[in-house]
Amino acid sequence: MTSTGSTPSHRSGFACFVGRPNAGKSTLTNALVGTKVAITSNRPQTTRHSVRGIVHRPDAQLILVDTPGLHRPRTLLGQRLNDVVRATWAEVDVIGFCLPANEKTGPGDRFIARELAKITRTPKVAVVTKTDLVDGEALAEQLIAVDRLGKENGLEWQEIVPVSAVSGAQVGLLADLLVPLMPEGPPLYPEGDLTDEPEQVMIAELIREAALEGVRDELPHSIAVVVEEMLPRPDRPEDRPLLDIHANLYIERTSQKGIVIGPKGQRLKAVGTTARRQIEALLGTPVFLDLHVKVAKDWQRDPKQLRRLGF
Ligand SMILES: Nc1nc2c(ncn2[C@@H]2O[C@H](COP(=O)(O)OP(=O)(O)OP(=O)(O)O)[C@@H](O)[C@H]2O)c(=O)[nH]1
Repeated sequence: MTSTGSTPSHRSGFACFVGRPNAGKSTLTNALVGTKVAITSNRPQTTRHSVRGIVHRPDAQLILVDTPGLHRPRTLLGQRLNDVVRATWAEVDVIGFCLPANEKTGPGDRFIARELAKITRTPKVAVVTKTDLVDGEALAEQLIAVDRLGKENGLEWQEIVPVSAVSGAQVGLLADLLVPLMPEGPPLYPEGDLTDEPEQVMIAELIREAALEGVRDELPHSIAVVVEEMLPRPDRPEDRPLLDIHANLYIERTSQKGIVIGPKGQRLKAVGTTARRQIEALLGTPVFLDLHVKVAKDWQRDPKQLRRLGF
């Protein structure tokens, strides 16, 4: 479809953000969309599923695909995640490479840059994130370093854009720069849709985020959550509904149970409360959350278990 004369054209397409763990991809997705859809946390690699945020504008619809971080695969799960990332890169209309303004570019960035350089057809935009954490001089240095990172790894940046998802600085400008890279076409999603991620997956992610939040480095990637059942509680008055959610929290080893559950079950209780509040905010309805901890031995290495857990 091409626009003719003075008829303004509409564009729609897909963008994804890549970058090291903690680079600020999820937070940026949320800032662009304007509500909490992707799961953020100050722990690396919390984003497992491709959560999409949708930016609705009069002139465009930008569909943001939030991928897991690319990393050196050590387990089957690691390999699967990397496959998901590469498949996403080849499909989208633009890739935003997020680089925190407050961290020097390093081997992790060069690894991603070299992988990105292999995806020749998709335009790449460098997004220097978290600019609120540095002064002007440090930011200027980082912009030069990012320019160099591209040149040294055979990557041509379409743009280099500094943003702060926290202060909101330049987030609108980033959207303005991404839109012209989308193909012309009608909106792909109904207005008002923020994400097409199934509710159950988002709920599982909220529970996993809460479960990871308290524990130190004991369990970084050893927790998976599956929502088994979501049912409105029967016999409730219409003005006081309650949604029963049953979810299983899987760990790899019996020895991890104590960490997740905590003394006298206090940790699990706190995790449940935190997750329940977030789920209630997401769904807009009171929730009763029933959480069970189960051992799925070495689930990261077992293809059958991985499939059951949704990977
Ligand atoms: N000050 C500041 N902090 C930010 C900004 N963007 C993200 N952060 C913080 O940086 C941390 C990581 O942000 P995320 O958005 O979860 O990073 P991510 O790249 O999605 O991380 P993974 O899911 O691990 O790949 C969080 O603690 C955020 O609050 C920003 O613009 N300014």
